[in-house]
Amino acid sequence: MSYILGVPRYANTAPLYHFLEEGEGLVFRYGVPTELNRWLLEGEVDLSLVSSYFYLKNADRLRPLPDFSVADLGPVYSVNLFHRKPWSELRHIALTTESATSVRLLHYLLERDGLEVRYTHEQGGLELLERYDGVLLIGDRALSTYVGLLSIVPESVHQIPVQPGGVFVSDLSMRWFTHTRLPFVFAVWATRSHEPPPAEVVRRLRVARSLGLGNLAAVAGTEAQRLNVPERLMQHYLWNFRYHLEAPDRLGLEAFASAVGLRYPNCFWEV
Ligand SMILES: C=C(O[C@@H]1C=C(C(=O)O)C=C[C@H]1O)C(=O)O
Repeated sequence: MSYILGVPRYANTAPLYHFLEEGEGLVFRYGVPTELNRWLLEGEVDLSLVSSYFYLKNADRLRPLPDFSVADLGPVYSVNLFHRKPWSELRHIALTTESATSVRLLHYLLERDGLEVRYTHEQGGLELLERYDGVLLIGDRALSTYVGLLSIVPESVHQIPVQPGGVFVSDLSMRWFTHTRLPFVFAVWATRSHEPPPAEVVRRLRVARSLGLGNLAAVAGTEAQRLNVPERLMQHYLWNFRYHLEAPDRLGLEAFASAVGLRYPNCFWEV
């Protein structure tokens, strides 16, 4: 019987999967985070990336690997609210259907600022700004949309315009950082809590991650071509991530649990 790994189709997880091969008992099932979340609970996949918020909400049924995350400290560049009105004037926002974590993070950040906002789940891109004050996008689509607004790729991140193409880009992870000074964990890897991950599968995942991070230029080259974004920008995007769920990331995850009123279990597989 094969062991089924839930695999997202985002550039930000490519360093983890680029060098991972199917076979020898391992098969991949591809999906966006909201699909992977559901499949893991329903038993359609055995070990998967899950949105951190989904994990926290289902912590009695899921248990994460101790050292895998999609996290960052400060800007992430691909979890963006695009808006034309200033942040304080936002009233109606269109939400991506792909994400659990960033949707909850956005609610939290707006509530914290005392804003009452209506939300509608709707697929699309910047064209939604004709009908909404803001549109929340994540992953490849958020990154491509952001890059599409830049007329040049600046030499320094400090030269990125605040309002490229007349559109505000609010990076939710940066907002979280400004407020907490902590990393933000978007995703972890988990299994159902009564089904420990096979050590050999975890070993293969770790080897693949070492190869991916050790050969980041190659991974970035492939992803840059796939998404048609400049290679230099893709490299910066990828090396900015924190993939090991280290102590600061766990503090960030704990702070997020507390911010959204959930218990932080602090319980990981020993593998
Ligand atoms: C940072 C990102 O991380 C992703 C965001 C997720 C979420 O918001 O639920 C889930 C998985 C991550 O791969 C992104 O896609 O931009």
